[in-house]
Amino acid sequence: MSLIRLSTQALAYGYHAGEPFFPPLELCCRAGEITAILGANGRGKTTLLHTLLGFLPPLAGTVQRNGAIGFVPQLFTPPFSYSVLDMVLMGRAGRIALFSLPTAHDIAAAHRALEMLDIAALAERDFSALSGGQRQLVLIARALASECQTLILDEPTAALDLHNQAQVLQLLTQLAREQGLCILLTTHDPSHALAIAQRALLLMADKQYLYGHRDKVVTEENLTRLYGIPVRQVTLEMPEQPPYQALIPLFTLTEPR
Ligand SMILES: Nc1ncnc2c1ncn2[C@@H]1O[C@H](COP(=O)(O)OP(=O)(O)OP(=O)(O)O)[C@@H](O)[C@H]1O
Repeated sequence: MSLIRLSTQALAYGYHAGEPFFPPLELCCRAGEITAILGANGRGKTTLLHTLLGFLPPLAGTVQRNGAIGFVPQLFTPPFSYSVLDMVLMGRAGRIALFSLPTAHDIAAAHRALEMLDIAALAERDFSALSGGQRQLVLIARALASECQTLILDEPTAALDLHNQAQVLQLLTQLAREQGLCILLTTHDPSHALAIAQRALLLMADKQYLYGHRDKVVTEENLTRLYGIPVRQVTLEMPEQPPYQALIPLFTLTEPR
């Protein structure tokens, strides 16, 4: 059994004491494993990530962290203007001594992270002048530059085009498989959870949650309950590739009058 990087014991979280979002939550995330967190808007996914990261105190219970954690937040615009390279170097902050400049090793790590995301050409650009998708890739590079053992990402593919979504999903799979990273991500795309995660957490209505192996949890029935619209699973056969499992929402639109 591989190393436990992040776990919770009877965790209650939320903003107001006495009103936890969910009943005591027991999570166990191991090295080399990807966990996907799904739930409707406002159900508490970001709040959970902030509690796991230690930004918010638990209302009850505990979070055990083992090793350095890198975090990719939802998109934000920094108050000052920074180059992309400087933004990525911020991921090294924990490794640079106070009042010291980044070393050649830090700068090389930042460039490596930019190359992993295929955005080396953006290094000298102003971060605030980038598109939303480009900024999202830079924030992922910043987390990777920290050389963390656990990576927590809040909707990492939300602003990305299809090519970059595939690239980021592929990269996360490689980081888990080849470097043993423990990865947790939130997503609104259940197909992404099926494609890359081993475990899934569904934050349901009525303060219930479902947690376990993705094949048991990310099902048509559970997603239909979760989102309140019918969701169907289809298997797509592709030449020389393993079959691809997609989860399709069935939107029924009423005719305009
Ligand atoms: N600082 C805060 N103080 C009090 N309540 C908050 C605060 N931040 C968020 N909330 C509330 O907590 C609930 C959960 O918010 P959260 O951002 O965790 O949801 P989410 O599942 O990540 O949503 P989304 O999918 O829309 O990103 C929401 O009702 C939100 O209004």
